[in-house]
Amino acid sequence: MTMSMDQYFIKQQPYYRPVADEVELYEAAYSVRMPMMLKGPTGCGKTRFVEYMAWKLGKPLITVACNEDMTASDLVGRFLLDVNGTRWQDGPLTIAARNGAICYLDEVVEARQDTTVVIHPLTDARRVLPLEKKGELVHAHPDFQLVISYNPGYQSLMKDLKQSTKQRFGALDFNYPEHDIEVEIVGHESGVDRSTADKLVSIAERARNLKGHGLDEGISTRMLVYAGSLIAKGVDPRAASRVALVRPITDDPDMRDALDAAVTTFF
Ligand SMILES: Nc1ncnc2c1ncn2[C@@H]1O[C@H](COP(=O)(O)OP(=O)(O)OP(=O)(O)O)[C@@H](O)[C@H]1O
Repeated sequence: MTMSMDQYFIKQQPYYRPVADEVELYEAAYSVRMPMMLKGPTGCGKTRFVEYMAWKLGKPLITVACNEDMTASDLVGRFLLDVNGTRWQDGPLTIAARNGAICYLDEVVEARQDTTVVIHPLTDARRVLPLEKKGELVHAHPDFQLVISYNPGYQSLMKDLKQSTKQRFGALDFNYPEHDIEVEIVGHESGVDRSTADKLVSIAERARNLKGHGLDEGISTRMLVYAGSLIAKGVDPRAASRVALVRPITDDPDMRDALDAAVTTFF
């Protein structure tokens, strides 16, 4: 059965605002098919960046959101039972390897350890994917590339990528963009004017300073886009900020009040 890859091509240029030289570095990495690791907090633009790069390179993109229940079979494939007996079905990683897609494993560290075993032979000079249950060795298509994301803040000692995994990847650091760039992104994505976007980013910067002092994670660019979208729909900025910026990140009443106070400083 040949797989239609058409659905995996990104047809329209995604909006991506480069923050440094990440586009050029990624292109160079892709040209030698170096597996890449995108490091950074949630909601800071990693997924958007891969979408943009896949579009720019003209390659199909297969994205897999990893979770703790995910097994190697979810990536590689499995036998399915149907009326005619059993039938093998390729998983997303196998589809990507066979057809020359960029495969983006989002938060791969969440997945069970056995998943790292399957990515190892794909990420060194062999570029092969053993389908053990099927007894097949897939040689990756020359265009195939593996990309993973990784949030260093979340990792515990129990759950971290092993050095033998990390050292198979080139890594790019992502973070919330600097003030003016983030204002531009929030304005573009949500449709609010510059002054409103500027206030939203200022609120986020206050909250980010509280990270580690009662907040696990700061307000992300994604949250600012949400808040801006509500404001653009006519929601009162204070209410929009409460709903989209403050309530989602804390359950602690004191922290909530401190963040609400930051909101009223700006709106
Ligand atoms: N540099 C950027 N250019 C354009 N949009 C951006 C940029 N950075 C962040 N965004 C906006 O922030 C939103 C969230 O980013 P994205 O989904 O890429 O986060 P992420 O880092 O992949 O998060 P997660 O790890 O949770 O998947 C995007 O939908 C986009 O609106």
